[in-house]
Amino acid sequence: MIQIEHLSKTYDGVSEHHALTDVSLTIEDGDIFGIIGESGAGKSTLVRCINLLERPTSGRIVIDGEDVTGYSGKQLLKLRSSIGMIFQDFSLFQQRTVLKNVTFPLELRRDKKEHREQRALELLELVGLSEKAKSYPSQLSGGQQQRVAIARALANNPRVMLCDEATSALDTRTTVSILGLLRDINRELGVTMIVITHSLAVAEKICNKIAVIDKGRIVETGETAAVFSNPQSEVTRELLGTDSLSGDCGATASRAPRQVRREPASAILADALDAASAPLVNAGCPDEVCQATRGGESVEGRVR
Ligand SMILES: Nc1ncnc2c1ncn2[C@@H]1O[C@H](COP(=O)(O)OP(=O)(O)OP(=O)(O)O)[C@@H](O)[C@H]1O
Repeated sequence: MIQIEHLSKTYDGVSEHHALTDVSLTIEDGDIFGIIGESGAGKSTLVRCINLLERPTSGRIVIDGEDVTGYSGKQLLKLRSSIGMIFQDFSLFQQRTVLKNVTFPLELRRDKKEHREQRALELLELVGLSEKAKSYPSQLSGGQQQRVAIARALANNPRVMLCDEATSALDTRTTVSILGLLRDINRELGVTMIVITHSLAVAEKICNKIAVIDKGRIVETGETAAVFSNPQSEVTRELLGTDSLSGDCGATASRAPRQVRREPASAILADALDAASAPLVNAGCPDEVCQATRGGESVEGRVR
């Protein structure tokens, strides 16, 4: 169980920006928990606080009864390897084959070549991409690339997966198939999913519970069906009014997909590596050079 207790996050800048204010949520094991809200509401900041990619300004993250908020060093590495993450833009390593993308976290863990390739092939089978093991990401469709990213995120056997707008760059049909895959992983592997989305249709399709966030505050939370059928907050009612829930998920969402954030190369690389396995990156391989992409930009950097 993940308990988020009175979490606040302020970004320092020209002026202070309160991205999250007094956020409290409980995510039970096995949930597919949606966090929905408009662009800039604080969704990404919230999930990045869960694996401590962002440090909360105040409040606590408690996982299975243990306060992890102050974790650093080995404890932080272990925490992050138990939490997989996938992104809107897939963040695959363009210079690596599909197989090598999936083996990446296992290489960092210094698993034997035989073992990591066997594991990667199993994961590729799970996501339906066995025949693409030798292909490069640029030779795959968006949906196939997201499947590779999912396989890579599963390499460390995470208990929790954070999905940051994982289907926003995909067409309707592909969105449906990726959501189906995430649901299968949740059911069959027991992985708890935290799904960030601006699309109520996506939330309705996959999430058993949702929280609606607005200007850094949770304005409503509960079982998805209950929130949708009887929204309590004005913000939820507005969201419902602007996002059709009929038909296939994503198909009728009236809002345009959010723009992919442009970030400095170091942050882009860090994110890509975090997707693969940040803890192990930090733990070793000081000389390896990696390539990552985000928002169509290709960046190269040295693993820290
Ligand atoms: N590193 C940062 N430094 C300063 N401000 C930030 C930083 N990251 C996010 N913010 C600000 O915090 C607020 C919440 O951003 P966040 O990315 O969490 O929102 P979001 O709901 O995920 O939005 P989107 O759907 O557009 O990604 C925004 O106003 C954003 O500009």
